[in-house]
Amino acid sequence: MSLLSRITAPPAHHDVARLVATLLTHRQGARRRAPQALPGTTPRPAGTALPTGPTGLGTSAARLAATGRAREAWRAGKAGEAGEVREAGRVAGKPTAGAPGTSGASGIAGAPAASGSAAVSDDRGIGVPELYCPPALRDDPALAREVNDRLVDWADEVGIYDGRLDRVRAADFGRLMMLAHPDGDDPDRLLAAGKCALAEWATDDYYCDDETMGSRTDLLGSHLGLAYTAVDPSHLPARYAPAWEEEMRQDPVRVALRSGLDHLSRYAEPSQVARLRHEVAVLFVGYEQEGSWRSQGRMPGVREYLAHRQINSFLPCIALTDVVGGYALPASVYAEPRVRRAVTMAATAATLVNDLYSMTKEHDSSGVEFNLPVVIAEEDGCSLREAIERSAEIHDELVRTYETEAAALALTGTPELRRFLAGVWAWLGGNREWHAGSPRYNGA
Ligand SMILES: CC(C)=CCC/C(C)=C(\C)COP(=O)(O)OP(=O)(O)O
Repeated sequence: MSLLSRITAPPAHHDVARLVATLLTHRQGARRRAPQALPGTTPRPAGTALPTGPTGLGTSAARLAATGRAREAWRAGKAGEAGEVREAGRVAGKPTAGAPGTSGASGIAGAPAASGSAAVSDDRGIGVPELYCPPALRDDPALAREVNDRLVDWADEVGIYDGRLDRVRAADFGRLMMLAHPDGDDPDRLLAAGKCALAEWATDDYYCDDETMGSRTDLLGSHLGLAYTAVDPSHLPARYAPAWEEEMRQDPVRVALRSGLDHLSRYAEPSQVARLRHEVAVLFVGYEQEGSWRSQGRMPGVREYLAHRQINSFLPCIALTDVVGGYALPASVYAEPRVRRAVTMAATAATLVNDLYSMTKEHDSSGVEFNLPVVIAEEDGCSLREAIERSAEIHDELVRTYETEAAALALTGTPELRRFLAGVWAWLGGNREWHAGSPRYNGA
């Protein structure tokens, strides 16, 4: 008997009815706007605090007051540094960005209960078509700013993106965390997840695909092997350990990965940390795969590329949904094949959003860039515009499949699984909203 079938279905008759209605109207290929909440689940109201500390009668007022005081204190401390830009420069070899905190191009929740993503296009016609994707569930600019400010300070401390911190600030990864984890109100948890994400991005920029940051394909395997030991420490014999420790501290990417994981470990159970390690190891395999195409000068086929985008994906970020939310999905449930299938499809879809939105940036770069439209154009012999449309259809199919399968799993799963699957759905919405607005992808 599988884990899920052992779990009794909740007595949620309205949810079942809503789910059946959703699935009945869910015709393949029909253009319908994605619902804000995963069918069969209820979104938490945007901006509501979650019980990450003690719960029970009389504790919520105390908790809210404490959170508010902590945030006020932080803001007061930061006030003197407002607007500070440490370095003028470039990230990933791209020109200087616009103002930090630029908000998304499309509406955020709070708005209609169901919305889609608007199509945008540049004058070369390589814009992003309307995607089947839920809207972001909340927008809390103050929370985003707080997380982003602290994230940039941390990047400075650990030494990543030295000389390029203005671009990091402008990209606004704090906003990504705020948008993608709408059921997490604790800035420190959002920061911990943001550190892990930025360290993973830095691994990509420094080692894989940005020569201006020192990436070299011939050194990729060696760099990634060393970087992995920052996530899963090597335990060397005593005579080698001190010099090894010194080496670990010499490379900013290793320092960032280790520091990000340390911070996360304050909130994550060992099984959740092990989950992240696994997803990062898989991510690094994906980095290697891309490096192999680069060194061969080979464009992968569409199937190979799609399988790649499942492993070189946002899954390490999505996997932290419960850690940021303050609960723990058991390892055995996370690993259940139907859960894995649904969550990895969502991760691929989220990463195809990156492919679509980063096309303009990559189109302008001098090196070989891999993204789904380019791969499709090559294999199908079609125009880039047509390949973009086909990529959007693939994205939409993955999101619809996630919606259907996750909704069914949520109905029969535990409350943690239901919340996790709803959180992944929300992650998709926040991710698209961030890509639509971040200067990293929007011509700044
Ligand atoms: C945060 C995280 C897990 C990043 C790892 C994977 C990654 C870098 C992406 C999914 C983004 O892909 P890409 O290399 O195309 O990045 P940019 O478009 O340059 O942001």
